[in-house]
Amino acid sequence: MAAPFTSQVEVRFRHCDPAGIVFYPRYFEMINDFVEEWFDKGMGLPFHALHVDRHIGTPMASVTCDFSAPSRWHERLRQTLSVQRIGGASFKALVRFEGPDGQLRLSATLTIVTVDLRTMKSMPMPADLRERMQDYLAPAA
Ligand SMILES: CC(C)(COP(=O)(O)OP(=O)(O)OC[C@H]1O[C@@H](n2cnc3c(N)ncnc32)[C@H](O)[C@@H]1OP(=O)(O)O)[C@@H](O)C(=O)NCCC(=O)NCCSC(=O)c1cc(O)c2ccccc2c1O
Repeated sequence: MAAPFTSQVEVRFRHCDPAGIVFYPRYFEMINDFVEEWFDKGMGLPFHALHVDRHIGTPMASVTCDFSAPSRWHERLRQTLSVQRIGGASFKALVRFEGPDGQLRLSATLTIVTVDLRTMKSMPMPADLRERMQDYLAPAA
């Protein structure tokens, strides 16, 4: 079975609101950083080169997110990403954040589309991206 890509993020002071919990737009930034890390370290496709040298962009077309429990300053969250579906130009990924005790904090489903940055139109997913993504493809339920 394909293992998800896993990483950790520390909740910083700047992520938190006056109530002392992570403010939800900051979660979206953490998710984006995590996806970038997956490209760089998980798939071995440097995100910067993809954009700057190959003119391939990966904008978010759709995101749904459930926030299950609050996260607090100084906690280290475990992040996992698995690919749910690989289409022609798009792919769907499931991202989960868990607290130090394994408690689910958020679950997000992302649809990301490969685009030609010169036209901002979708383009068929490049073969190397498609191939490396297979390593994270979850078995069909
Ligand atoms: C995303 C678009 C460019 C798509 O428009 P286009 O007309 O070119 O695409 P198609 O109709 O041909 O569809 C291609 C493909 O995508 C699927 N799809 C399209 N729209 C949706 C949708 N709303 N929900 C789900 N799926 C969708 C469609 O089914 C096709 O799938 P196949 O697999 O069958 O090929 C265009 O819609 C657009 O430009 N949208 C705006 C995007 C945007 O502005 N997003 C927010 C800001 S971008 C952003 O935050 C961001 C940027 C990055 O660089 C990131 C990098 C890495 C991770 C995240 C990033 C990120 O969030």
